[in-house]
Amino acid sequence: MHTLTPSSFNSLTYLNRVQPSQNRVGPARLTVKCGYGLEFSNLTHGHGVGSSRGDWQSSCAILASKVISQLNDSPTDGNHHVNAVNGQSNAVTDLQLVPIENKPLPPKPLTITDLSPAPIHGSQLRVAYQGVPGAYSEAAAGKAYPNSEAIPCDQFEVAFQSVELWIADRAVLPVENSLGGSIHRNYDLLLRHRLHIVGEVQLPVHHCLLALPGIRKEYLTHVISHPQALSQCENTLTKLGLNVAREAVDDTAGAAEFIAANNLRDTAAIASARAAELYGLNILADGIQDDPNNVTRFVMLAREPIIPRTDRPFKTSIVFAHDNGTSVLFKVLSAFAFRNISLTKIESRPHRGRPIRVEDDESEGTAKHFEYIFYIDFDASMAEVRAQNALAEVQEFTSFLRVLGSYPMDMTPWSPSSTSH
Ligand SMILES: O=C(O)C(=O)C[C@]1(C(=O)O)C=C[C@@H](O)C=C1
Repeated sequence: MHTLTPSSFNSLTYLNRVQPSQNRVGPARLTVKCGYGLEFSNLTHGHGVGSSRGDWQSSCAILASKVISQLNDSPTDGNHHVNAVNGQSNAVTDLQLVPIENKPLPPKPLTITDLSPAPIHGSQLRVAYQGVPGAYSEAAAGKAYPNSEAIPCDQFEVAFQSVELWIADRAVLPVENSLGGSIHRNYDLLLRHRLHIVGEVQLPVHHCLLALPGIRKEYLTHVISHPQALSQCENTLTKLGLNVAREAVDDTAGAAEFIAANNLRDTAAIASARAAELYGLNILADGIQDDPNNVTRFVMLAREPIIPRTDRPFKTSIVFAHDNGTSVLFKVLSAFAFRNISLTKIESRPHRGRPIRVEDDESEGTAKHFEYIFYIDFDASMAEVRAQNALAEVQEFTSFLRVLGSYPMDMTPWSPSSTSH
């Protein structure tokens, strides 16, 4: 398998590039650094979203037609871009990069398989994930798109860009974990990029403590892993008597790879059993997550939205803000409550374009309010009239609103991980 590297986006021949590590197992990762502007569009009141593909796409265009505000949360980029909600990315021109082909490929039409969270077609879909082989994200990519080609990326940002630049067809990225909470970086990137959520996948995460062959727990002075994995195993490490330094690295399997590559005899990694196998490490302890209900939720991202349906459970993800901060939150929530629509998740993030609102009061002084952007997932499809009406109402209260995606819920049967403690 080949690897994508930082210069992949500048080169037409990313497949020939290999990262410098001599000890790398499997592909090196796709990496790149850059940032670009945001688009924010406001939902146009009164235009419902139909259930056919044409309705959905024209609704997306309508949603984008009334741009209320633009925002840029990238401090390094002064450009503002306003695009259709489902418009093609202009990342290539923004980045002044050369795509994988000499000229950008024309948009591919949606096919029936795009409706499925896990297409079962023969052609090999290229699915970007963050991490190295053996990472949970790789497993999530395989669960979301069986028989796909998994493309490792060294950063979440790179996974987004690889889809925008047609290097990958989809990205599968973690957004929250049942023990560790939200992966905030990906919430911020969902807003900054123009990809659509087309599905979700929930992965039970079963952690192991890995070390070089012959190493015992008593020899350890460090445990390294992804910060989420460290937090998911915090109590168990203490119970195992491992009150040693804990260090965060980019991903769990990367930690295992690092130990193997550098022959670290005083360091263990928290990672999967597959990472142990790939990098030649021993499993010192199995099932070290603090709770068997350790599940990470990943979203599947594509350049085009899917057609929302009503014949199976759907979820819709939105993001919004208001010029007067949190005061609208109650009104927004009631738009869903009145229509009996359950919310499955609320997340708030700093409003990077305007992080503080200052209110002067002559007698009392100056109040400095923090400003937020809100993300909500709700339990309905955009093909349902009640969801369309709820969003039309939400639009009345918000200065920008964007539908990140309306997609099938992951309804696979539940099997908690076992723990060894
Ligand atoms: O490091 C990995 O293996 C990942 O896939 C990343 C990640 C995360 O970002 O939360 C994914 C699942 C687990 O929750 C731990 C880490």
